Amino acid sequence: MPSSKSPKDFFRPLAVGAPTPPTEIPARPSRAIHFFDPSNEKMAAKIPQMVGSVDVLLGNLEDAVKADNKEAAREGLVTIASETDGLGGPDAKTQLWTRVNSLDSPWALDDLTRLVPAIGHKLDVIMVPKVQGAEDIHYVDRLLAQLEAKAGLDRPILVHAILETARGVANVEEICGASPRMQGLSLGPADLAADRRMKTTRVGGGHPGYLVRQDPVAEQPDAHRAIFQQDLWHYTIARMVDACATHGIYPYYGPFGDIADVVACEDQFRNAFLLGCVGTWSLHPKQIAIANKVFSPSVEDITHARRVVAAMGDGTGAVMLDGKMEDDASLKQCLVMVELAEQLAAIDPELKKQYDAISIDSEAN
Ligand SMILES: CC(=O)SCCNC(=O)CCNC(=O)[C@H](O)C(C)(C)COP(=O)(O)OP(=O)(O)OC[C@H]1O[C@@H](n2cnc3c(N)ncnc32)[C@H](O)[C@@H]1OP(=O)(O)O
Ligand SMILES: O=CC(=O)O
Ligand SMILES: [Mg+2]
Repeated sequence: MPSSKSPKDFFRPLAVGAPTPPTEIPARPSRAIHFFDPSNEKMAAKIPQMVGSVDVLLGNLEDAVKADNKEAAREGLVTIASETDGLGGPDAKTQLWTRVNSLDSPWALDDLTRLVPAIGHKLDVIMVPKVQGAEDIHYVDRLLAQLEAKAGLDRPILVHAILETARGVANVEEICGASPRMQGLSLGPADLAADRRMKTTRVGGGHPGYLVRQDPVAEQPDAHRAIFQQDLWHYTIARMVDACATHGIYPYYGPFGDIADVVACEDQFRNAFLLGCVGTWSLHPKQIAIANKVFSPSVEDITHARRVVAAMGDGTGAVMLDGKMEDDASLKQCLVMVELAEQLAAIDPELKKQYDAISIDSEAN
């Protein structure tokens, strides 16, 4: 929270007539944020049939949309949002998000002033790219409040920032705390790599040159030395997760550009899931299933988590389960998993069936 504002002011609308800012960000399932270009007719035609099978559909207006198509993308999104049932709004199974153009571009102002009055009642989250610091969020916050007031909206649109500049990473905590509207952060590995002058040419994922090599074996200088590829994004994702958890908002991995490499994509998504991210971007329809699988706890994990919960009784003390010590702290980890499973089961009947079929033996040993 910016120090110049009192806590009370922080939750006051920034424009007369604007909806009251949220005091809590709802934990709506958002395992896959599926990107589409609303100016691409083939992609746009697929959107209505994707509703219900993906947690978030995001109309992308920024990078990957040709400069000549920026207006068509914006108008295409208005049409899709207006004409597609079950997409966007507080009770929809599939949320509607957009990624607007960067704030210094010729399109960002028109993106916001066109979309909020036209489809603001359906838009759940606006993703803002290339956020550098709290000042970018303050600008969007005030403008959204003015536009919401003018449009008579009764629900504030949430804001999501992409972490894709070195300055943005340096300011990550203040970005997360810049507005009660902040919903979360995504990693933007492609722009971030360029901004940091990293020597990569990929959109997310690892690099075979970023490795640790086993020490040489004594007296055998020519013996094989194993190499272990390292995760280029570990540091940034970990910072992002801590900043989001501190502010009660949600961290996401971003794009994985090697669409054909579904194995490495799943690995990258899983690393992010294990570190605390709640979801990821999907750039191609085949990445949705990967994201849904990875960001839903496995039946094995939920079985174990429920056994720990049952064995821990009132939640205090220590017990032995399968030869391992469990106590208040491992119980809390298990409750994170169990709560997530409950949220996902509420919107995913197939997962619900799997989780409901778990039967547990509550005996500690
Ligand atoms: C660094 C960043 O900023 S990342 C975020 C910005 N980038 C994006 O949003 C990229 C979004 N995705 C895409 O543009 C495309 O998926 C591409 C360019 C990667 C690949 O597109 P294609 O070569 O057409 O892929 P492919 O031939 O496998 O597509 C199969 C079908 O799925 C459709 N399709 C592809 N991607 C999508 C999508 N994201 N959403 C919906 N439908 C899609 C295609 O139109 C095609 O339809 P058809 O069967 O009717 O012809
Ligand atoms: O916008 C995403 C990125 O990786 O850049
Ligand atoms: Mg980017």
